[in-house]
This record gives sequence, structure tokens and C-alpha cells, in this order.
Amino acid sequence: MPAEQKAAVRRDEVAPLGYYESEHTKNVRDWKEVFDFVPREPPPPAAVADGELVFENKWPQGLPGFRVAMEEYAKAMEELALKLLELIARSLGLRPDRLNGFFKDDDQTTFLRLNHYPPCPSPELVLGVTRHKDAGALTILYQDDVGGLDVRRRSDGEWVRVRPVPGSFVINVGDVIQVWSNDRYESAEHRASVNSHEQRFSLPYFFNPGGDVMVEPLEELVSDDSPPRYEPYNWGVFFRTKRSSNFKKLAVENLQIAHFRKDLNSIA
Ligand SMILES: O=C(O)CCC(=O)C(=O)O
Ligand SMILES: [Fe+2]
Repeated sequence: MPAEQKAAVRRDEVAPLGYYESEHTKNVRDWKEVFDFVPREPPPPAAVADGELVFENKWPQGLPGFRVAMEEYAKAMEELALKLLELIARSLGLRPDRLNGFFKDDDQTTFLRLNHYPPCPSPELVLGVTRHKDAGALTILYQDDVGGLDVRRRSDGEWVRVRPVPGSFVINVGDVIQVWSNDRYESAEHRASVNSHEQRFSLPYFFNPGGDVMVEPLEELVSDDSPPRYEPYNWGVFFRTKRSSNFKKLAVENLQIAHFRKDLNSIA
């Protein structure tokens, strides 16, 4: 797509959806360009107060069919995400619909991203996305057949390539499920490598709770023997803070769930 068409849908600090080419992960610039959109647009605030974000999709001109295809894709992803949520609830011994209430239609912060990693002349010097864990509940990732997604193996800390399998999705558990499950699930650390000869595309669907949800270990999963390992935190505040520190390129350590982890030695 020509640069001026990309510029017309560029995201900015108050309107964070659309095209962006200088994202930082953990304060390091990623070798990628992205396009972000939400499956359902909330009504824009009547008057935009200071610090309030406008989640309005910016669809590029001159790409017939793009918007319809993306909206259909988002719908299919939501169906899949709700099924996965039910399976995760069951796996934790909870009612199948136990987690659904955190994902109300009108208050979700779920979004989709198109990642494009252009070929890079020095792929050993940069990453497409620096190592990170996804902060939300679940990520459903489609990747093309080029390959570049690496996941950190827990047993030895080695980076392992997640080989593309045609017609499949990669499912990442995010930090929110780690906290809800009081560490029974662990959010997976991953990164995207780039290469010198081929561009790569990936499409994550970030399934995130409502902006007013307080995230904390679920009461059914804590007990005297297994006390909560995290302090409650407000998901909306957490999400907005992470986004704006990224936008401002603040040279501070990124906000992480580790900041809400309790010092278990102090729990008698
Ligand atoms: O491109 C990939 O395979 C991973 C992308 C990713 O981790 C992200 O966008 O959060
Ligand atoms: Fe990720």
C-alpha cells in the first residue's frame, strides 16, 4: 500500500487504532509495521476528555473487501475464543461459563492486529517483536508459512521455533489467565524473529476482558493452602498505561503483572 494511504489511517495517542510502524516492545523498536482494529466499535465519547481514548476503526481507502473480510474474521475469532474460554474454565474445575461475564459485548478491549515484518538486512541485530508475554486473556495467532515465532521453553530457557502448520492457529495464554488461575496456567514468553530474504505476516486476535474488570485470582482457586499470589488490579487502567507508555517511548520498565505479585514469604 502506498505510504500516503498508510499515513491516512495512522494511529496516534488519542486514537490508537490503525496503521503504525514504530512500535516498541520493552522499549526496543520492533522491525515491523502493524494495523490494529477492534471487532466492535464502542460509541465515541461525546467530548473527548483528557487522557480518554477513541476506539474508532480507521479503514483504508481503495481496498475493497478488506473491511468486510476483517470483520468476518473477527467474528469467527470471537466464537473460537469463547469456546476456548469454556474449555479453560472446565480445565480449572469451574462452571463452563464462569469466565464469560468478564467479556461483555459492550465493554471489551479485545482487538486484532495485522503484523507485517519486512525482510531485514541484519536479522541478527533486531527482532520483529522483542520477547514479551501477551497481557490479556488469550491470543489466537494466525501465522503465514514463513516462520519466525519463537517461544521460550520453560525447562531450559531456550528459544524454540513454532513451526507454521498450514490451517492451524497458535493459542497463547496471556497474563490475565495466569492471574485468574493463580499460576496454574502460565503466560508464554515469545518473540518474533525476522529474516533477510522474505517478508512475513501474522494476525493475532487479542481476547481481552472489559475495561472495568478487576483481575485477581478466582476465589474458587484460592484457599488457606493456596493463597492468592496477586493483588487485584484494574484491567482497563493496566491496558491504557501499557499502551501510552509504549506510545510515549518512556524509558521506564514496562508495567507487568509481576508488579502485582505478592511476596509469598510475607503471607503467613
Ligand atoms: O508474529 C508473531 O508470530 C507474534 C506476534 C506477537 O507476539 C504479538 O503481536 O504479540
Ligand atoms: Fe505476542
